[in-house]
Amino acid sequence: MFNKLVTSLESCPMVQRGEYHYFIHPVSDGVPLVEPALLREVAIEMVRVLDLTRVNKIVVAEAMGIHIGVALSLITDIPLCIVRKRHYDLPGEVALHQSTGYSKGELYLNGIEEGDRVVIVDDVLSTGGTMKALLEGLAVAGAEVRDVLVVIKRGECDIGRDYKALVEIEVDESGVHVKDTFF
Ligand SMILES: O=P(O)(O)OC[C@H]1O[C@H](OP(=O)(O)OP(=O)(O)O)[C@H](O)[C@@H]1O
Ligand code: HPA
Repeated sequence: MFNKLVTSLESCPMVQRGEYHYFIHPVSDGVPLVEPALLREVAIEMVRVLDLTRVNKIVVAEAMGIHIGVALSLITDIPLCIVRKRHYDLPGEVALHQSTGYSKGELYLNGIEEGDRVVIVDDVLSTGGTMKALLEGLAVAGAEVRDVLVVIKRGECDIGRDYKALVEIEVDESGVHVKDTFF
């Protein structure tokens, strides 16, 4: 059940980032506080919903994929690949351009080998810019993406493949509205 996720989303604060109504929530921002019971609820549902058959790596993007990725990795014992905003210039590093509704930047993928079977998890899908960048990078690295799951789907978005979400929301000037839950 998504009692904690739904109720905390419906009461979370919002700020303007230019034209973008940005909601602030522990899963998507780490503030004001990530309660263990909320993180546990999210992690258990991620395990239930994801197809993890023969998956050997979980891929997340810095920063707000990390806490959910760690929770999932600890439960499943599947290693975590964190796509960083910092470059390391290691052999095989793949640089990606990320664009969101309020920012642009670079991401750097390391630790993926040809033939890896991965799942991608992220906190939010909004414009899809981040997810499309991750999918492109994983294709370049030669990984097979077995499943994609976001905790919070914000509006409609085509990322060129199927994906799963735990909750779907809409955001306007009055706040966050939970439209649907998928469980
Ligand atoms: O679908 P999109 O429009 O791409 O938005 C979703 C992305 O935006 C946020 O990342 P952000 O780059 O803000 O960084 P953060 O995780 O460090 O907060 C969030 O963590 C997602 O990765
Ligand atoms: O409105 C938002 N809040 C938090 N994280 C996000 N990532 C994309 N949009 C948002």
